Amino acid sequence: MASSSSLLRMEEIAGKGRGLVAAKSLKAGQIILTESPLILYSASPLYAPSSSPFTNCDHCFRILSSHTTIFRCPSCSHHTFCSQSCLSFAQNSSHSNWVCKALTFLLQHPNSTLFQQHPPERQVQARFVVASHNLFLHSPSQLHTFLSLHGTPDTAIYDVAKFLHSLISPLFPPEGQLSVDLTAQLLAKDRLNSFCLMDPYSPDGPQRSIKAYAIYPKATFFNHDCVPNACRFDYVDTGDEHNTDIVFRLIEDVPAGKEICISYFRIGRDYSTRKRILMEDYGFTCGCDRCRIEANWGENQVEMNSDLPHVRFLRKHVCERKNCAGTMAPLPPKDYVPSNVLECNFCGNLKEI
Ligand SMILES: C[S@@+](CC[C@H](N)C(=O)[O-])C[C@H]1O[C@@H](n2cnc3c(N)ncnc32)[C@H](O)[C@@H]1O
Repeated sequence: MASSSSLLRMEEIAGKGRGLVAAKSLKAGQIILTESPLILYSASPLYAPSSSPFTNCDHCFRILSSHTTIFRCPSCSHHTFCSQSCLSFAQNSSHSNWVCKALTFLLQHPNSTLFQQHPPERQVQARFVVASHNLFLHSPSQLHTFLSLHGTPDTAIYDVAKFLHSLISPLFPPEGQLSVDLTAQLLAKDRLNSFCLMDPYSPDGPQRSIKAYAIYPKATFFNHDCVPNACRFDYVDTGDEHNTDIVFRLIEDVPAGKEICISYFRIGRDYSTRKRILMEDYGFTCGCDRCRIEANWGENQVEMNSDLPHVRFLRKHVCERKNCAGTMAPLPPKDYVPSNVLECNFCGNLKEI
């Protein structure tokens, strides 16, 4: 299988900034990119209870079931891991000595009263600032990669950066200090570029919660389309030691030179919800064919327009399993023969076509 660098090329796309295009003709189901996270941090607030019913390993984010032997960080004991190797690995990366001290300080210090004046999201952003400072200490070149991503701070982000910086900067070691400005830059990049890693699917609910946020430095260049030609798969709770890698597969054949886009959320969402999320979270108005058509729709027009290409696409590719609505993409081709089985990227459901 060709490596992703020979399959994708970065280009300037009119009205969208940088994007990824097919460097050669590619086939439905083909894996076009597999990538490990540059930054990965928990989505649980520091003090407020998490919305997830699960407890996860603090390094690889696999669920810690009641049968799992738990390995605690010997220094702080707040942080728990699914194996000795995850603990050892974390001590040299995500849970370094500095992270351990910083998070312990935040957890024990009466900061919780300060955080009470802010939404719980602020506590998650504090985790992000600690994780990105850790990257700064261990791998400054990777932090520069992160800083080259899309996103500019506005005044609201500067206010958040000032608050978090005032709490965390006393803990910065002398050899590495993030300024308020750099903290604001990092928060702005994180807002536009992070992917969510989710709790496992369950047909009886509850809705899946976000267990962690991750930055994938190449995948972040996929632009959005409401009728995407690729989608992401992840295997956080079922995968091997690379369980936080993200995998992108093509939904349909893509000719050389065509842009490859993903959807930034579940594809079945209605026009007004898509429009709101894209403006509020990503700062743009989508100009795709589906949006242009649906902008003029009244109620019940989906049925009346059932022969439109995007309506046919949704009928084929939205998973119908209860409590799911994930995206169904073909399994990878075998010996260059396309698969006639679609797999859901949310629940793993398989459907023959
Ligand atoms: C994760 S980044 C994608 C890479 C980005 N285009 C770049 O130049 O780095 C998300 C940003 O890309 C732009 N973008 C993505 N999809 C778009 C679309 N369909 N139309 C216009 N802008 C889009 C928006 O500025 C959005 O905030």
